[in-house]
Amino acid sequence: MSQKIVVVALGHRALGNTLPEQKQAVTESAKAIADLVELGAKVVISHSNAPQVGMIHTAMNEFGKAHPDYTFAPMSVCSAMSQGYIGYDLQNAIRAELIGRGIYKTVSTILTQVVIDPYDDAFADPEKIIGRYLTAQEAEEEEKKGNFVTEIPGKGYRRIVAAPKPQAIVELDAIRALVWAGQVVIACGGGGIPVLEQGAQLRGASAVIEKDLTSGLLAEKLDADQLLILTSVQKVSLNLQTPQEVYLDKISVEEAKKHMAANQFAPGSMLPKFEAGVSFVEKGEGRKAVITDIPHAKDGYLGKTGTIIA
Ligand SMILES: Nc1ncnc2c1ncn2[C@@H]1O[C@H](COP(=O)(O)OP(=O)(O)O)[C@@H](O)[C@H]1O
Ligand SMILES: NC(=O)OP(=O)(O)O
Repeated sequence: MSQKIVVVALGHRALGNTLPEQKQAVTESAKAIADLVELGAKVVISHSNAPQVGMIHTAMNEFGKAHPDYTFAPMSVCSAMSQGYIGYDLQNAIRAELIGRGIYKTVSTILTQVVIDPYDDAFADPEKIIGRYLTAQEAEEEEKKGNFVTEIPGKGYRRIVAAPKPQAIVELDAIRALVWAGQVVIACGGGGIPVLEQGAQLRGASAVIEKDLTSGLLAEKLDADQLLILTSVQKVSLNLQTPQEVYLDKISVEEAKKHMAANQFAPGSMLPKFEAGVSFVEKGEGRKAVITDIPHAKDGYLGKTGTIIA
């Protein structure tokens, strides 16, 4: 029996916001991953990183001022750090959960770079909110440096960075080799470290790629059987938070596109999950994309719950 490949995209709930929250949250995420491994799936994991990359960026660039030898850390370096920090906790939690079930597999994190287009429209319209709240004066200083900020009513200002579309996954062959060797792989964390190709050089970009879109690209390039997006809702709704709210069960690509066109899904949260799911499913035979929450990961994988695009 050939083993199915599943790309699991872990959202905010899978990681929490702070170091102690993440340590706790990954234990629940690890159980969901171990369930899939027990079912015989080849599992590749990607994950969110906006709270973590913001925290690291703040730490590196503000508290770092406390020492004259510390220098500015660009967003791409902070993105790489977030992959290391999240991957470290995740791989150890998954390893421990698997050992507890008598399964001995290597679980590793691949530092992954993702090529973006320097002319991506996203650079003119940044939408990823990053880092701590700023005062009006701090926000003005950021703008003078050429950075973008957005006002959060009643709370202050925060930095926003571009979320350009992922074009290519640089370490794809390494990810594929480990998957086919039967290992559990964490890759494309935080949508991947955004890089621009300049001849033989890869230059880090000041951006944060939408992790759902990179997860969809990864699933497509690995020719995975399933893209399993684990977020904070068991099923996606139509007419969210209205008296007409209904849950979506199994839908076709055409139905998904119709709901997307009708603005049913919020940009930056649910919409990219649909964009990723639709693109992955329509580019191959027999594929499905499932959106559900962590407690229902196993049932979602088995097609028993969640919102399924197939
Ligand atoms: N149509 C919808 N149905 C369900 N949830 C939606 C919908 N549109 C937006 N959402 C919101 O999207 C959230 C998930 O997005 P987000 O937290 O950004 O994702 P992630 O889990 O990947 O971090 C849900 O908790 C919900 O509040
Ligand atoms: N990179 C990324 O999409 O992170 P979030 O899911 O935390 O926004």
